Amino acid sequence: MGKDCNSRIAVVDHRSATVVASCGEMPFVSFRYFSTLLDFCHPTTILAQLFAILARKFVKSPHFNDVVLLIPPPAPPFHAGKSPLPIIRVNHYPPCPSPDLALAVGRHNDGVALTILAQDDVGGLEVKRKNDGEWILVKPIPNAYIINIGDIIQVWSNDKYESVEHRAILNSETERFSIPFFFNPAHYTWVEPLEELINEQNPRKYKAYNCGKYFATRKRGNLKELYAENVQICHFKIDN
Ligand SMILES: O=C(O)CCC(=O)C(=O)O
Ligand SMILES: [Fe+2]
Repeated sequence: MGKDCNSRIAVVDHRSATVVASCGEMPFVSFRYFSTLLDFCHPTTILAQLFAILARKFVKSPHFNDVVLLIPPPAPPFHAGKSPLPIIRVNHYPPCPSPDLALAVGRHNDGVALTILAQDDVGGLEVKRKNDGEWILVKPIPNAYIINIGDIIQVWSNDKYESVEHRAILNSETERFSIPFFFNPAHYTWVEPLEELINEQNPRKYKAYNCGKYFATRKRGNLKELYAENVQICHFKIDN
């Protein structure tokens, strides 16, 4: 079951509407999902706006404006050169005969800067409520995207903005699709709290870490185990 979840991956160039990179077959990606992918490939619009909102609201920092400006127009193929690396994944979760014994995606925080997630109307995404640790189902809202703050924004903002722990559950009846768009800085980037947020009252809470190395380590982890621990930004936390 788990093997199937992430085995079909595609990156689509929105200008030519063709898949420029793919892994595995994608027989079940209907036009509906395809057009959602195409919509996602406009980071200059939706992502830039989101970052601008974050920058204005939470962090008055010139770096956040830089991030907005850094987002390149999508170019085929997306790659990890000198540009930020946006990744789109198509998650397909087939029905599972024993959904209580497995997870579609195990508990984790997205290690990226920001995730924009489209899910169909089946539902399965759960977030962990901070005050009591309860897993809460995120009910699908038609035509709405879910925006997840990732670890990188948590570190940049020195914990002003926290990434949310989440997981995806399975069900015995229906298959489910979700399509996350992960926005990453380039792999050589060192991630650390923004200098202008650090002062005596608000000391730096994280050591700098290398973005690419962080992802390489996480990729080796297993998100499918029910209670497995993953690499987390807490490993870079400074005890103040
Ligand atoms: O399928 C979902 O709703 C969540 C997927 C997810 O968290 C991920 O791909 O990082
Ligand atoms: Fe996630």
